[in-house]
Amino acid sequence: MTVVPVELGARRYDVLIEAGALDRAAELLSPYARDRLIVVTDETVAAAQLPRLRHPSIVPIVLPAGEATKSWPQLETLCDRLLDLEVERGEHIVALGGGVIGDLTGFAASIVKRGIGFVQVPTTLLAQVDSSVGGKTAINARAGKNLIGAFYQPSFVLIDPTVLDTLPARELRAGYAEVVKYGLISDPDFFAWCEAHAADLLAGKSEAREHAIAYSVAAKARIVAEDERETADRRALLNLGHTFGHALEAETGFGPALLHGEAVAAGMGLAYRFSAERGLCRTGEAARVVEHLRTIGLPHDAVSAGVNASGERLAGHMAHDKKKAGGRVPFILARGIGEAFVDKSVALEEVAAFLDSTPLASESASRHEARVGE
Ligand SMILES: NC(=O)c1ccc[n+]([C@@H]2O[C@H](COP(=O)([O-])OP(=O)(O)OC[C@H]3O[C@@H](n4cnc5c(N)ncnc54)[C@H](O)[C@@H]3O)[C@@H](O)[C@H]2O)c1
Ligand SMILES: O=C(O)C(=O)C[C@@H](O)[C@H](O)[C@H](O)COP(=O)(O)O
Ligand SMILES: [Zn+2]
Repeated sequence: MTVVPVELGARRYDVLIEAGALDRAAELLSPYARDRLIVVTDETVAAAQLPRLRHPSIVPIVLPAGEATKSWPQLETLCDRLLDLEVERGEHIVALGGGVIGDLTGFAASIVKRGIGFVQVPTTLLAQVDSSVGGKTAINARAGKNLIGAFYQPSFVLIDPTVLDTLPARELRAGYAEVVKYGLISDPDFFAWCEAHAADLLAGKSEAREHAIAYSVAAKARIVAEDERETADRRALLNLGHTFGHALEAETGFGPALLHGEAVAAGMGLAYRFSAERGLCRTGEAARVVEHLRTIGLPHDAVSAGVNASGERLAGHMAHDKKKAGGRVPFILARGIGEAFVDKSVALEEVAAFLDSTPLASESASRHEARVGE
């Protein structure tokens, strides 16, 4: 068992990582349960993992699976259901699922009765290494990704790596993008570890899986403790690949054609190539990043992500980015592998021109399409 504390003063909490932990969730979650345990999940996870949570009086709330659930209508459904159940302020609800369920449930918990408790039990690789930790909660809006939300920390995070045994390969690969992100941000040794061990991780080898999860959670917990509300150019580093990636997600309508992790992978490839084009980073390092993503089977630019929009159109989505300050959108760029930084000097026109100049990669686009259909 590994326990990673998230040091946030009065709001500190632990992230417990243990293979098989879900099977003893009744015991591990007992400090957060009353005479009942309200569990918010989605239809797929309800079938695949909920039966393992053997609490004597579970009240499940089951929502549709997929990114479209991070929406106003589903938020309303969830809040009304919680109110019908007469949830009390002192009660904790459990988010059992991927980042969609975690983000939505956390946001609902932050607003119902002005704040009830919640616990994260993440069931995707992405949610285990990233979204369950740090307290960013949100739904998507017409104007863009995660634009309605709150910083609201869970009271506890329970990670059981064995739940990934039922996760489809495409979802596992998408979640891997957020793992390798930590190496790209600040740790070239971890990036090298990823190059060497990604195949084992994606094949479900427990040693690689548990190392990747524990490393990522510790890296995220450190950054969140330093800059919980993204005000000090520190937490914004976790947005590497996201300024581009969220624009790609918006362009594809937050649907199943492009998963968040896939969009982030494409965004990281673009961020490195843009950094190289601006003379910030060696071309060879950007090429190494792109090659790694390609090897994994992840997109590395807009076209390989299945998006053929103009640079101007994608930059239009980026104009809604919530990092925007003084009319400028900060970009997370890199001086090398493990050397990401926040660049506030980029004009969206430059980004649009860069995107239009990115050579068409129709071969990789068709490979991605083939993979999506696998
Ligand atoms: N809050 C944050 O800090 C943060 C960080 C990263 C991403 N996110 C958000 O997370 C979301 C993406 O999360 P995700 O990739 O987990 O997607 P997701 O929640 O949609 O889950 C992916 C799919 O896998 C299924 N699934 C989940 N667990 C399973 C399991 N164990 N076995 C079988 N199927 C399973 C789900 O039903 C769903 O269909 C995005 O909305 C993104 O914006 C938030
Ligand atoms: O926790 C963070 O901070 C992150 O940026 C993690 C990201 O992987 C995640 O996708 C997050 O939801 C993006 O945040 P946003 O503020 O750009 O919506
Ligand atoms: Zn992300």
